[in-house]
Amino acid sequence: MTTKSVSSRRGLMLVMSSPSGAGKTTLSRRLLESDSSVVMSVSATTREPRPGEENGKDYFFVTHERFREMIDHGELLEHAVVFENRYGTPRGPVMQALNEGKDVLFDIDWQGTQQLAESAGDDLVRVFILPPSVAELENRLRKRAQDPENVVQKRMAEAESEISHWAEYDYVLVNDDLEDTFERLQVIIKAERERRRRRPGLSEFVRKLMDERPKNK
Ligand SMILES: Nc1ncnc2c1ncn2[C@@H]1O[C@H](COP(=O)(O)OP(=O)(O)OP(=O)(O)O)[C@@H](O)[C@H]1O
Ligand SMILES: Nc1nc2c(ncn2[C@@H]2O[C@H](COP(=O)(O)O)[C@@H](O)[C@H]2O)c(=O)[nH]1
Repeated sequence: MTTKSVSSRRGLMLVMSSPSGAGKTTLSRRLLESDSSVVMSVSATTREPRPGEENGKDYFFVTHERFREMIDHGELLEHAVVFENRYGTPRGPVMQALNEGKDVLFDIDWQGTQQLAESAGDDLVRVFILPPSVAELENRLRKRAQDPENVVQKRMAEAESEISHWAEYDYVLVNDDLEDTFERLQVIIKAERERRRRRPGLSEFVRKLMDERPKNK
């Protein structure tokens, strides 16, 4: 048995949810830059692109007709209406990445997380990001300066409803200092990768260890 096979493992499906503006996108970008085992699930959405957002990188920006078609053809792992727009996770790229042993990161809301939980089972790790305060959440949404005032207000109005789902998650991080939050996120991922159930090579490794025992003693 090689060291490689003992360390082989199933990929994680790492979900991050939060009220809008708490910092999921920022943390996701940091993680993708620092960890080549992690790939992002790029969602499809009917919302308009923000300045600087790229089709295929930040989202697949699609029409309502195309979104409907994706649902009808079973192309989405989950989908939901969030802030009056439709969002969904394309199935194909997620399955391919997991088959390649990658960890897949999802920036999705509580509705999508509940749907993934029904199908993903043990592969799912759910992290909820909280802002240090409501005032700071609003401050971040405004400082991001990418949404018009009515959109910021709509997102603030929905914050309480999103936060009310915090206890459905495995981990909850208060994103006050970004560096500190990012470090704690990395610790979670490291520990989750070591879980016994995600390491199919362990049983055989242990069997071989036992066979190495000196016999007749
Ligand atoms: N710990 C932090 N301290 C200060 N500012 C932060 C922190 N984390 C994120 N921000 C800033 O807050 C703003 C919102 O962050 P981000 O876009 O990552 O939120 P989000 O949760 O992805 O929001 P959405 O759900 O709307 O996509 C950004 O301008 C980001 O730079
Ligand atoms: N259920 C899903 N929720 C998603 C998906 N992609 C993004 N989202 C969530 O929507 C809101 C708003 O996102 P924004 O980019 O418009 O700010 C946010 O909470 C995301 O987590 C998805 O595929 N499924």
